[in-house]
Amino acid sequence: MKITDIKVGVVEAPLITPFKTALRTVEKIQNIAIYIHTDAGRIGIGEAAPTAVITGETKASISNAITEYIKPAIIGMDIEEFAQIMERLEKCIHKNTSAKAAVDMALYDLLAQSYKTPLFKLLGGYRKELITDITISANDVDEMVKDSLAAATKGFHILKVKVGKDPAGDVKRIVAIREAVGPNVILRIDANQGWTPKQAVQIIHALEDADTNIELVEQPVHYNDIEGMRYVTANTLTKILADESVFSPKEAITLIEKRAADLINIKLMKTGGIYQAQKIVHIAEANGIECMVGCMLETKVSVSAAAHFAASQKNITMIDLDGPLLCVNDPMPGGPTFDGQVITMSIKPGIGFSL
Ligand SMILES: C[C@H](N)C(=O)N[C@@H](CCC(=O)O)C(=O)O
Ligand SMILES: [Mg+2]
Repeated sequence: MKITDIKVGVVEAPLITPFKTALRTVEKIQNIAIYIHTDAGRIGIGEAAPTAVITGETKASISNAITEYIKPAIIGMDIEEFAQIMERLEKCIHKNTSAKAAVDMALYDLLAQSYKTPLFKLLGGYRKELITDITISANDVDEMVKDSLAAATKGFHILKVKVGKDPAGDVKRIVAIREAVGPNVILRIDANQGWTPKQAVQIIHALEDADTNIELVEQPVHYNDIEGMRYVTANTLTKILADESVFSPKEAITLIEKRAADLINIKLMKTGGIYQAQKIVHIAEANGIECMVGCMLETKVSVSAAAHFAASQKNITMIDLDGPLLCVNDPMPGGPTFDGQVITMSIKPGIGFSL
């Protein structure tokens, strides 16, 4: 089955409420969709999220990377030469990980379709169901308490609470949320690089002293401050999860060697897709480090690809795949079902969309 064309389009989805982190505020998802056509008539689908503040990519850069660099590098290749296609995808342009991720997932979609099997089974098939958290945006205390209670009432057992935008008020926010939702809701917090190392240790100690029982703290300090990540990990009891600090397998090795985090958040938009993401999960597993699979602001297309990857591996023990749940509606038919916190894998071949 040969690649005959790669078409690039847009996918838009308004969000139910503005998504606010220490890095940005967004009201509407505006991503790139791609379709890989083959001589067998099968089409593979992918999506890239232009998260400029994290990956450095924009809609224009993603579209350009795909049409000017990736497409000429892989057009005419046979899906069966999968590892060779992946080698070209990796080498044809430096970085541009979200552009690569969209192409990688569409290629995996085609590969699994050609074997008439759902992608998660081809990748390892460890589980059929995932439980995702849901994001609580960074706002003032009252709004975050209201949003947390609303999510818990809808049946979400795991809240991913955004902090780091106003460090001085973060302890108050988390203490108020814990009081409101009670002890049975799991709270994980994501500072999106918003704290200094010393601030992070101080805040986490205050949260530990207040018995807030936080499951993990994600990316407390600047992505490039690996020594700062090590300092926070070494000086707190709460588990530290690296997100923006780890894009590549090599960065995962460095982070693990320096003991700069307890856990790693893998996102296809950071790794450049499933092929590289598999390397990270295996490196982590060999070192006793559990992984989360997360997403950027993505719709059902790419979050479904991430769900297939997450369902395939035992060492992926935490899920942050709430992108489709944050959208007013996500009209893509087929694929895994997103029903509240439960994501159920479909048995349809590939990622599972009917094109
Ligand atoms: C959407 C998801 N729950 C999430 O929080 N993802 C990122 C931020 C993504 C973005 O800014 O698009 C994260 O930091 O984990
Ligand atoms: Mg994060």
